[in-house]
Amino acid sequence: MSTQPHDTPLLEVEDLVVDYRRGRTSFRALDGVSMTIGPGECVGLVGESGSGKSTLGKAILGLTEVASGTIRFDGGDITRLRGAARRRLAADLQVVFQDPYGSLDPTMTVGRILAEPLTASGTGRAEARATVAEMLERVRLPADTVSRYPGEFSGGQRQRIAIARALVRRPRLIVCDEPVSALDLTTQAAVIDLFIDIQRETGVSYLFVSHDLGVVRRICHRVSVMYRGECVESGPNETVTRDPEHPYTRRLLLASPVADPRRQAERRRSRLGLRAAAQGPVA
Ligand SMILES: Nc1ncnc2c1ncn2[C@@H]1O[C@H](COP(=O)(O)OP(=O)(O)OP(=O)(O)O)[C@@H](O)[C@H]1O
Repeated sequence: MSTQPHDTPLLEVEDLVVDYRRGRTSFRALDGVSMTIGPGECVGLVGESGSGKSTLGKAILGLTEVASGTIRFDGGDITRLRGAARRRLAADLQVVFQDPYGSLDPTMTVGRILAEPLTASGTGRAEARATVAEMLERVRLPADTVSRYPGEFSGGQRQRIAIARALVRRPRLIVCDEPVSALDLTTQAAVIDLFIDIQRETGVSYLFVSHDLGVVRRICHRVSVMYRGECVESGPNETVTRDPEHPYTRRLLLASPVADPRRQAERRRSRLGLRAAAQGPVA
């Protein structure tokens, strides 16, 4: 984890509410969520499945409707930005999804996949080619990757391609929605290192969505914990991932895998303590 830069927020989410329609009723997926991300900062969003992490990411990207609350990017209100204005924002705001298989068109060469966001926004072919080469180098893939197809690459390599695609327009914020969950542990570690290096080299900010507190501990400066549509705890990485206040965060921490046997033993003792406390005093 690198040291945390800080400044005025690049992204500010205030009291955000998102409702989904379910038949005749409506379901509140986000219930008054607030958070900020500074320039060059990585903020982790953790929580169990269904807690609302992806919904927050989608709301920021304009992919889901917001019932109330505000999302500001660089001081401007983007909560309900649509059409051309939203497309212009794509230069600054990008996304990397979980699935490196589904998110790349298998019929296009990697070169075309990476060049498309540039040419579609008016960049000339020569400049697009140079930027694509630069980004492939940035994600540590060989130059001849441009002429190959996504199907020729492993999951980790495909995720590197997806990251390069997110980078070509030199965004200021990337929403990373479970970007390493589909990868095996060794590949996860390499891709997390890559995210850290890219942030150091470019100063880009990340909203890093993950259900895994261990992953978030490695890369994020600050962490917000979601539970049933609410943000129940947020603070510096060290505090939230090692000494959390909220009981739900403590449960999440005990459920995340650890490699260090000493910490594993500590966890076991802590779990037994929690269980004993839950069972009440022994008569
Ligand atoms: N399009 C939708 N229509 C109706 N309900 C939805 C929709 N998308 C998500 N939900 C519901 O909203 C809640 C939050 O979902 P969300 O995907 O944001 O959670 P999550 O924390 O990202 O979970 P996961 O880690 O499984 O992706 C869940 O109860 C989910 O079932």
